[in-house]
Amino acid sequence: MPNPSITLRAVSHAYGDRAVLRDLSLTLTERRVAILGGNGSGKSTLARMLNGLILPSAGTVTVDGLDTRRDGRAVRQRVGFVFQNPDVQIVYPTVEEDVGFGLKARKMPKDEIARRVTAALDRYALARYRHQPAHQLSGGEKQLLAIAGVLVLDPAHVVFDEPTTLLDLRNRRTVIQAIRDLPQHAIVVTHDLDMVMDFDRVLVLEDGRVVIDDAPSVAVPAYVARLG
Ligand SMILES: Nc1ncnc2c1ncn2[C@@H]1O[C@H](COP(=O)(O)OP(=O)(O)OP(=O)(O)O)[C@@H](O)[C@H]1O
Repeated sequence: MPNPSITLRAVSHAYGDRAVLRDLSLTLTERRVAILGGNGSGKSTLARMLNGLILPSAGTVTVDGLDTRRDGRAVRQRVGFVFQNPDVQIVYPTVEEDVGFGLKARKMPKDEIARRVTAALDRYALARYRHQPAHQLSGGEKQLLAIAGVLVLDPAHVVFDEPTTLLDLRNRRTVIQAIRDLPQHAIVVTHDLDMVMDFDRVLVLEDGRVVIDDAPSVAVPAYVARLG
């Protein structure tokens, strides 16, 4: 299998007459890619395009050769998406059911589901909440649950939209470590500059354009300098 890659060709996007992404052409193959930028610069729109949640107004997005417009279902199986707000991701009453539902939908045998759910809950320190209502978890625990629910499906790519925003220091550290340890290709939208310092590539968006595309040691100081 070739290296995982997500390619944007001449991608633009507008909401009504508001242009939000402007003519982006990118090939994302590095293991850890960060997307930085000010509020409203287009980061979430770009992130949602990578798994076909949003289709571009113009241009194409392909994931390992699959077009998000033509092959949306296959793309969504390849690209996991962790939302900024875990409440939109947590849909089942108990922690166990929530992590297991995607596996169930794939008609995986029950014992295999139980094995994977146990491993995911252990990994994110959620095992003690297994039979508890998901809505009773704290904000940080919910974020970890949302991540567990995506990673248990073992996607080839994972897109994170501001994964540490709601977390306290300890959970932030857990999530950062979890992203570091992922075997998958990860693309992370964030305002957390410390987190991205060991990433392989940093893109900075400004008004829907990529204005910096470099290693973090170059890109982060350049971004800070741009902020004035
Ligand atoms: N569904 C929508 N309909 C209309 N406008 C939208 C929609 N979603 C986003 N926008 C607008 O598009 C612009 C880019 O939004 P986007 O969420 O991609 O930015 P962002 O860089 O992720 O911002 P933030 O850091 O604040 O989350 C913003 O001006 C936003 O108001």
